[in-house]
Amino acid sequence: MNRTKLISQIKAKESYLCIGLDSDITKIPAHLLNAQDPIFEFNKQIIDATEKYAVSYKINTAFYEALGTKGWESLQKTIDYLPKDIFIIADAKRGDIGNTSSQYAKAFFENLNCDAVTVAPYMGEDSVKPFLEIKDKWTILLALTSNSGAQDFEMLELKNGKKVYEEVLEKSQNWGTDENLMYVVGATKAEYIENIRKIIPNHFLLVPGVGAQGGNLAEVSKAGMTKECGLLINSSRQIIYASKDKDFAEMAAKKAQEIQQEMAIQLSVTK
Ligand SMILES: O=c1ccn([C@@H]2O[C@H](COP(=O)(O)O)[C@@H](O)[C@H]2O)c(=O)[nH]1
Repeated sequence: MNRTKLISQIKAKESYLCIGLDSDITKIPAHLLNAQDPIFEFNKQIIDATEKYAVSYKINTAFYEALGTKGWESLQKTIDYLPKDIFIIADAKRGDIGNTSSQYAKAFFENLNCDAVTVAPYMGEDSVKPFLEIKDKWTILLALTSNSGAQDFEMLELKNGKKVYEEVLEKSQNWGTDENLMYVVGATKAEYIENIRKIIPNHFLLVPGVGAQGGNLAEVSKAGMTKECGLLINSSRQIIYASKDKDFAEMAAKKAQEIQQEMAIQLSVTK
């Protein structure tokens, strides 16, 4: 999906919600465990119940890779099941020497047909370029992550006075454009978003960490929203595990709707 289509979906649905399918076999409702593919069954019901409130789904591949070939099958089936007007993110956090990155790009863009994949920037330009070379697909670079370990490297100050994440943003924005490159910025780091917007005023940000990690939707939106929205805010556990019982899909929809309604207000303020 290209930038124009993504923006028009955001406008049409009054939502910049990205629902995370971090579907964990040990956390899904017990009655689904008898299904032929419990993870797919869970995802299918979550998608059916929530898709009108979301513009994007983020599939964290770790939860599928952990289950071996069966998990990869559930992942493929989930992607095939998602509606065509949904922006699909593979949260795989890849990146390697160029010829290996090319294989990752093929795996996620050509084979699985995702719109975007998350990539770690620390092996540099040649490790990121193979993802950017694929037309109409998006690379989402980790910039300032939501976890406490962001302090270990991302927040370190370089000799030129910049923080490592600022250098990542400044340098990497020339590797692609705001039509094929986004950045991950954690919702738990909302106080840095104003500064981030000075460096990258137009790029979309993928913001995880609202809900279970304590990030605040209004704070992130105020600091990061552009005229074209420029945000995809991810929430996983607080939506998909809103209930552990038979009403899990209904409760997930309720939570997603609540978030979408707050997003509609934030979008109307920025118009
Ligand atoms: O900085 C980052 C980068 C990625 N994530 C991922 O987003 C979701 C968040 O899940 P919640 O349940 O809403 O906390 C998960 O897949 C993480 O691996 C992140 O949290 N922070």
